[in-house]
Amino acid sequence: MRRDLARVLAELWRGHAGRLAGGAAVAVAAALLGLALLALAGLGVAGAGGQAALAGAGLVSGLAALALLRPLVPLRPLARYAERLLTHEATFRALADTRLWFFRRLAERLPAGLGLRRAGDLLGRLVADVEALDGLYLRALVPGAAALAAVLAIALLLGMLAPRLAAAVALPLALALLAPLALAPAAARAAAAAAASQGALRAAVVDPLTGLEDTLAANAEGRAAARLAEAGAALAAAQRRLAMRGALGGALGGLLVQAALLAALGWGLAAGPEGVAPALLALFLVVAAAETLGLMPRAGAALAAAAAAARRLFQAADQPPPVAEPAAPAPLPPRGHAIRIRDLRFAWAPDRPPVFEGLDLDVPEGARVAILGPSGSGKSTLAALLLKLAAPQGGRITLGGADLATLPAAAVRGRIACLTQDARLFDDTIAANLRLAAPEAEDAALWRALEAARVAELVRALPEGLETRCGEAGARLSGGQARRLALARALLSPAPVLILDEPAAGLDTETECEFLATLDAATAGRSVILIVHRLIGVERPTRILRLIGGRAIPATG
Ligand SMILES: Nc1ncnc2c1ncn2[C@@H]1O[C@H](COP(=O)(O)OP(=O)(O)OP(=O)(O)O)[C@@H](O)[C@H]1O
Repeated sequence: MRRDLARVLAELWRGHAGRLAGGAAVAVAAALLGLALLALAGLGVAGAGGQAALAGAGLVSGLAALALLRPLVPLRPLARYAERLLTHEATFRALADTRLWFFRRLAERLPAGLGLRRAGDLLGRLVADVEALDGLYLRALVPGAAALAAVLAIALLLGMLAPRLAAAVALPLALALLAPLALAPAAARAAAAAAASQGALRAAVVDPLTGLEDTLAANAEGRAAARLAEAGAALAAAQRRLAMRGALGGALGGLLVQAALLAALGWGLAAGPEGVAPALLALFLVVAAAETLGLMPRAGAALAAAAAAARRLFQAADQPPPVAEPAAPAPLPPRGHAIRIRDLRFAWAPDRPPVFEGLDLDVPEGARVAILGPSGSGKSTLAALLLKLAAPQGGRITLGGADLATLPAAAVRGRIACLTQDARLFDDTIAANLRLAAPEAEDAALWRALEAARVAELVRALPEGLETRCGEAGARLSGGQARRLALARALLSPAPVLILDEPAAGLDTETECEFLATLDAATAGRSVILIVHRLIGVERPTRILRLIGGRAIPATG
């Protein structure tokens, strides 16, 4: 638990150390100000009967205390205001950076499957787990620092008056400060179960809703609801356990503060008339500290929850990326995009059968190579390897003469564009979806790509044209329309190598025929790897290869 939390502070929030420390310092100042206010009030009340005892300890009393109290009164709310502002600002900035860090780590690790691909669970990690980290600072470190300062100040102040009174009061207060922290590790298991249940709950919601049509068509909503209820019950049970731990910490903390009050009272009674003033002061101080210490039980639960969240984040973020970036990346050759594959060996996992066993393949510059093969023969896997979404276990792939393994993935993807088999449209405008491939492209270039993909006419007929929103995963378009827009996006990319994985999937025969017949114009000057189940006779490939048994065999179509 401690290691994960230390890592959050040292690794993720290092850049915010100044702001975080500043916020905590203001919180400490606000707590001490609160203490000073009640101490002065206590001294004022005690002054009448205990001038001598207070003066002996060098403390002001009576009217002098009340006079000092007045200017401090408006300072206290100001300090609390500044504390809220600074600590929350520091937290929001730290969390925003943490979200970005996690998103980047996921983006590097997801392509070949993280074993955590349930969208709901990942969403939970990105949103809820990152959010739970705020408890580490806002609900544990900040109140912890303020409470520690308050307890130390009480011990010092009372120590000047009566050391035994100081010990009798400060000891239970110190225990009230430490008890929730000591209980935190025990709460960690409940917190981990709550965080995992939250992930399962999100997955149980997002999965059936993402495929709502299939869920409804199969009359499966009842089963989905039952799974949701199950996940909800598990979450409620875990949260109940966590709340019980928090309540236990709260009760214990309350008990210890009461013990400090009783100790002050008892000492005052035992000390006789001389003890009244110090005991009154001690009572006021304990009441002041109770406000700060009252936040500590939440601190224990917040620490446990933050530790559980941090563990889930690191668990996902620490997975090795499927393709490691080269330690010393080679520069991409200024020109040339011929692809050469030699003796390629690849399996998705050690326990999975190999997809390629000694694959040799050449895609010279400007060539159009058609790759055929039965379902599962590795056509899409080849595209993944060329895009560096997966790394071969043996053999070599070169691009323009440079070994792909030595090139940064971003450089490779700048030279090889791909229309994947399940290309996705995002919930944005048509223009924005197209510009994903070429952010600087002018509208005229978008229209050219739309023409080439045989979808320009359709977009022109839409009332909002290029500004029409596509809906999540292109939900506002038909399957064929979405496919053609994805195709236009691939064609818009300036990359000199184009991989088109089943480009005509979902198109009617006429449109398929039209598009494939115009491949020459649409892909002029580029190399094209055309992945298809079958050729329809209009593609005019320069070479046809069939993937069989992990190798590429020349074929005739
Ligand atoms: N991300 C992945 N993780 C694990 N195994 C995978 C992954 N992608 C593909 N596979 C496996 O690799 C093998 C080749 O799959 P691939 O998708 O490359 O075939 P394909 O020729 O494109 O098939 P299809 O024509 O049906 O699209 C299959 O056995 C498949 O189960």
